[in-house]
Amino acid sequence: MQFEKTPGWLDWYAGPSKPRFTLPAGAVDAHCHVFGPGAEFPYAPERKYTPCDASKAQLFALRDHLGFARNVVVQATCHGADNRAMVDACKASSGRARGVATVRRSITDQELQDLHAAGVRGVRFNFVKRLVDFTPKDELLEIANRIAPLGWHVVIYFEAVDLPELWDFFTALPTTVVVDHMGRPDVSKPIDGPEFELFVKFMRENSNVWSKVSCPERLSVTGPKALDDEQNAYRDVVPFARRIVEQFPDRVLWGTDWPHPNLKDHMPDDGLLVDFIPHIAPTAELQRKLLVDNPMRLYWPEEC
Ligand SMILES: O=C(O)c1cc(C(=O)O)oc(=O)c1
Repeated sequence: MQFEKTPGWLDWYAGPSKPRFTLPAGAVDAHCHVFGPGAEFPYAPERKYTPCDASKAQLFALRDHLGFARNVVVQATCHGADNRAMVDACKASSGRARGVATVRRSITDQELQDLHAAGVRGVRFNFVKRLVDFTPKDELLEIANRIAPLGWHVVIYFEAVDLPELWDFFTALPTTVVVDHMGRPDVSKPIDGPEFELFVKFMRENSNVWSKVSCPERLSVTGPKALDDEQNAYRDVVPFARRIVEQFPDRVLWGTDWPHPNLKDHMPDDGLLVDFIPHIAPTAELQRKLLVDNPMRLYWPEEC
């Protein structure tokens, strides 16, 4: 099948730089996606955008170029609940990729077992209105209760302004809960203002809640962009991410978010995104927890 990209779509950055920051041995890129290729794994009819292709081979090449050992491939919304592209990437990775799926309540126990065998360890619930249509919360809770016995977790993606409304649902989830992209704070608001304080409280009061301190390129308002060898990119995001890393060092993950769906302004150089890490995790110990210990505990516990 032939697909036409959403108008204005930015393709991922070809030829990223080699990071100056040396990742610790065994580092995990704990948030990335594959897109299709559409001819092999068609995009879902209910999708809200049509991306460029971003294949597993291209993802694995980026992994090796940046110095990561492993990937966590998160089901992208353009594939809906058709997990074939993500599963194919996990299966082709020689055990170096795990996955996060999107499932409907109609999924059978056997299908869940098959996903587990392929390397899936979590499901993603998405509340970002521009990306998905609403799924009733009772359906999501039913899914959470079914995946809990498998030892899986729930990944949640939402906008900071929606946290108050979603709080009761999130705190009722029976599993580890991993927040995508720090709950998308508005970094032009004060770090000690009510909005970010609520997110910190969410993590402080719920020890099962983890956060990905990813996507500065999405959250930054003032930049500068991770392009042209910029070593101090996205400065306005640093205090927010650093606060989460320092306060909850055992419950944070980091990922490139490659191939960066829906960026409108620029496409970052992924090598420079890796160079962002020491700004938010300034010590070797924090870096090891963020990049190795924490993702290993969540995705490869049998090796810990
Ligand atoms: O902000 C986004 O547009 C976005 C989209 C998706 C997805 O479509 O799955 O995933 C992400 O991590 C971020």
